[in-house]
Amino acid sequence: MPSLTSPRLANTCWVSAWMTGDVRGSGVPVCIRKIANWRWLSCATPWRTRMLAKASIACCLLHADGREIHVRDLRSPMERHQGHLSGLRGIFVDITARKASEAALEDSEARFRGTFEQAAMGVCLCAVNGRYMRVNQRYCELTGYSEVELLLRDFREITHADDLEANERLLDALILDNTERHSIEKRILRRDGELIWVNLTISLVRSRRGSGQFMEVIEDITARKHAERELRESEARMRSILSAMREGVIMRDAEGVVIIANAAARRLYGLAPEAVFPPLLEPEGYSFVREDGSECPVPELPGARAMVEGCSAAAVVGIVAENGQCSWVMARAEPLQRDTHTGLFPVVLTLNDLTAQRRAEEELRLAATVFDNSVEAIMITDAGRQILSVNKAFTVLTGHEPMSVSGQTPAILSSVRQGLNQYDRIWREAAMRGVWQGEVWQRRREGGEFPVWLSISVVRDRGGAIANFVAVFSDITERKANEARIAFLAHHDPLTSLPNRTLFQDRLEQALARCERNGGRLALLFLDLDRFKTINDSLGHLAGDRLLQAVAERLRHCVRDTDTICRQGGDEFIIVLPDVLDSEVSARVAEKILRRLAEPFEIDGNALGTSFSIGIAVYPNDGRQASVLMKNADTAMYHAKESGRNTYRFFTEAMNANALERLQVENQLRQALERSELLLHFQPQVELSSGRIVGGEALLRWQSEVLGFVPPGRFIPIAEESGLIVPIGRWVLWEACRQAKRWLVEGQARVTVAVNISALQFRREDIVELVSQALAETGLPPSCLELELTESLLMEQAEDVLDTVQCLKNLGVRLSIDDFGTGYSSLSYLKRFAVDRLKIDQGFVRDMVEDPDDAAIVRSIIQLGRSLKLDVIAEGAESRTQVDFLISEGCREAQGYYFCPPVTPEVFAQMISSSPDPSEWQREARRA
Ligand SMILES: Nc1nc2c(ncn2[C@@H]2O[C@@H]3COP(=O)(O)O[C@H]4[C@@H](O)[C@H](n5cnc6c(=O)[nH]c(N)nc65)O[C@@H]4COP(=O)(O)O[C@H]3[C@H]2O)c(=O)[nH]1
Repeated sequence: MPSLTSPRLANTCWVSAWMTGDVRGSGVPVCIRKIANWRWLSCATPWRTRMLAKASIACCLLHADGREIHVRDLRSPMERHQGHLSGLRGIFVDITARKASEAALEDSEARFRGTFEQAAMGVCLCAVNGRYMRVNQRYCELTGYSEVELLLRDFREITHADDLEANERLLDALILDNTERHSIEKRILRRDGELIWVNLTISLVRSRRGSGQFMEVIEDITARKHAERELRESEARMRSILSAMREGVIMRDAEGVVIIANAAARRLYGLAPEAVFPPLLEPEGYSFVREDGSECPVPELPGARAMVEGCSAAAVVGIVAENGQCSWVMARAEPLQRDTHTGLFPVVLTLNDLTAQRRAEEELRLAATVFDNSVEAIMITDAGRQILSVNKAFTVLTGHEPMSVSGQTPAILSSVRQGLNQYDRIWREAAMRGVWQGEVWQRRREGGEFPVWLSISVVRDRGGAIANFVAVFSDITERKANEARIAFLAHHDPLTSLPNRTLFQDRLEQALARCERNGGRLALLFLDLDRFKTINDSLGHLAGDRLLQAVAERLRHCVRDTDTICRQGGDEFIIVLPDVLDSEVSARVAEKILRRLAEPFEIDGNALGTSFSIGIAVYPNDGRQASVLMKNADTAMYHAKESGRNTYRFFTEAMNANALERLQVENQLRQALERSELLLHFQPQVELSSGRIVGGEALLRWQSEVLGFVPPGRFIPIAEESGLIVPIGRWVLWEACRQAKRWLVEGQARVTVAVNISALQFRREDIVELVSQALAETGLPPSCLELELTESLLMEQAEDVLDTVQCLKNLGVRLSIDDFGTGYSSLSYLKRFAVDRLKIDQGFVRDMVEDPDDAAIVRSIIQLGRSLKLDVIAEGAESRTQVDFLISEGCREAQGYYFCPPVTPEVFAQMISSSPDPSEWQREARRA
């Protein structure tokens, strides 16, 4: 038994083999001897206790191989007898591995504690509910709280309210995503109230039992945050400065790419403030121009030069956008630090907007050009009206050279007509009102005055005081003359210079108003020149115009100055006689006019005799209004015409009835063709030597359903006036051709049918086409048709009349001149027309036996026909005496009541079948 004081083991029965270190785990018994070498290295339990009590002692053994082995000695005393210990029984349990891991844990714990405590960053462990469980020193320093204070709080209490939500989200993400760690930047409210920014990294820590904690590591980033904020603020400041700058600023990197372009630069490039600035050196859609307007290649631009050459560059450049808008800038480029990689220089480019300046320069240049080249005279004075400068037109208009007027006042231009005072008043008025415009008379240097249109404008300085006067004027002599002429023409007839309708109407209204007020009387005379058309047509329009002028002149001498004469148009004149006491006065004036105008007019060497028809209407008896009086005077004039011309008629109510009747005739005539109310009669034309019927004149008859038989003298003039003569004349031509053809077919003797062609029909219709169609469709030989044209129509002297007549002649028809002797035939024209026959007007035939003048005319016409080798026929032969006269004068043909009046086609047919025995058909005719 070993001594109890000595911790030596005398023998030990149970030593597990693995404890010996010889054969580990083999279960082979080991040598006892070796165990004797075991010694206690450490034992926490006092020896005696260990010896006497049943104990479990952890102790360390030194292994034979030198290793230390930790064992748990589970021993119990062995009692041999009556309470005497016989020994100790022990079991060693090897706990070396456990001890090692405990030591490692302790080390790790110590290391963690060391790290935890000495970490440069604030570290804490929090329970999942956010309560602090452990905090390190740095954490306390950063938060300003002691460890104890923190352990009583949770992290939310020191987190800035605005960051709490983000912090919570971070935690949720950590737990839900099972990710290792997350970071945010947040603000911590320190104990002393100061806010600090920290970068928080948070990670989940799970214990073996599964309960969770999280560890927060915070790093103070306040300084960085402040720096960042300052940077941001500084950038914002720079941006505001850039955008507030009126100059465009562009920064390009060493490759020419734009990295900064302020709003002004965008504007100069014609871009919206928010638009993307073209990044490249050669932006698409832009071109650049030099000051002289020539194109500037990009490499020559200051920015490009500074970028390549590394030196400052500047130039005036026009930036032309795609839409043609051009911004003129002074571009200055400054190179920055050379880029070692590209070898080029980043550049800061400032663009000074010169557009307005250039425009102002342009405008100044333009103004100077306008000033110099203006056709209007310009004079600029100072506030005291001393002339500073004048332009070329001023010199041309006034004769004053710039040098001679400089320092003078505009008074040098004041005219005698205007007077200095008035001139001075104009300038004072301009000064007062800021502007003056009007007509003034000015004096030329060498004398002589002329009217100008003067505009004076005042130019004020910034303080509102008058700085200059600008006077612009132009010579309006011509304009005034034109205006006067226009004003005259607006109210007068250009041909006769008599008042025109407008002025006349005005004067008539005034005169009527006066009569209305004073109870006076007024006469309105409507004058129409008889046969003016004939004169016009035969002698030409120029002669007609001269006649009208001469008539106007005579009329002026027939009335008083207070009377108004007006040319109504054509050959119509109206005269207002205000204040006529009775009808006699107007009758006397009318007679005087007729007398004076009856005297021949000397026009182009011709003595022209003419006459007037005058209608008179009197206020208030014949109407109180101008329009009524005019209408009634016109009606009266028609009656004067119908009464044989060269006379005057007062208006009567009966005339109105007549006018109404005319209207009725016209209305009925419009329907006459449709209703087949028209028919033709034929009047025989007789060969005087044999009594044989050689032709017949087709004469229109109208048997109206409503009006009964209407004589041609009544309806033909109305048909002419209304234009109805055109369709009616067409019908006559066809009907005459049809009838003549029928006679031929019936085997009657061949006669010529004469058809009257009205002047209107001749002008309006294609008469050649119409006649050839009528001949072609009826089958009448052209030689059987004679067209009677009036003398006045043929004497129009128009080439186209000649052409038409020639074409008709070419068709093979015969042509005769009706009413020959009433117009103004020209012999040379007669020859050119190559007509076949002249018809002596019945007006001459009627009185030729008694009136030597008419006899002379008839004789002349017969002789003329003989000389021109034209047939001559006398119309309106009513008596044997007349026929004998005609025969004695050598007239070969005649027509008239003496032989036969116009008869129906049937009677005419019988007559020609019995011709040449005149007595036979004369009887026939009488019977008919
Ligand atoms: N006092 C008198 N008169 C005689 C005598 N012999 C014939 N007359 C008339 O004299 C007129 C001759 O025709 P006009 O001079 O061409 O005058 C014609 C002609 O200008 C026109 N006229 C008649 N028919 C037509 C026609 O179909 N077309 C055109 N455009 N005018 C026509 O109407 C006018 C009048 O025709 P009418 O009344 O048929 O009158 C006819 C005829 O009846 C006579 O011995 N003494």
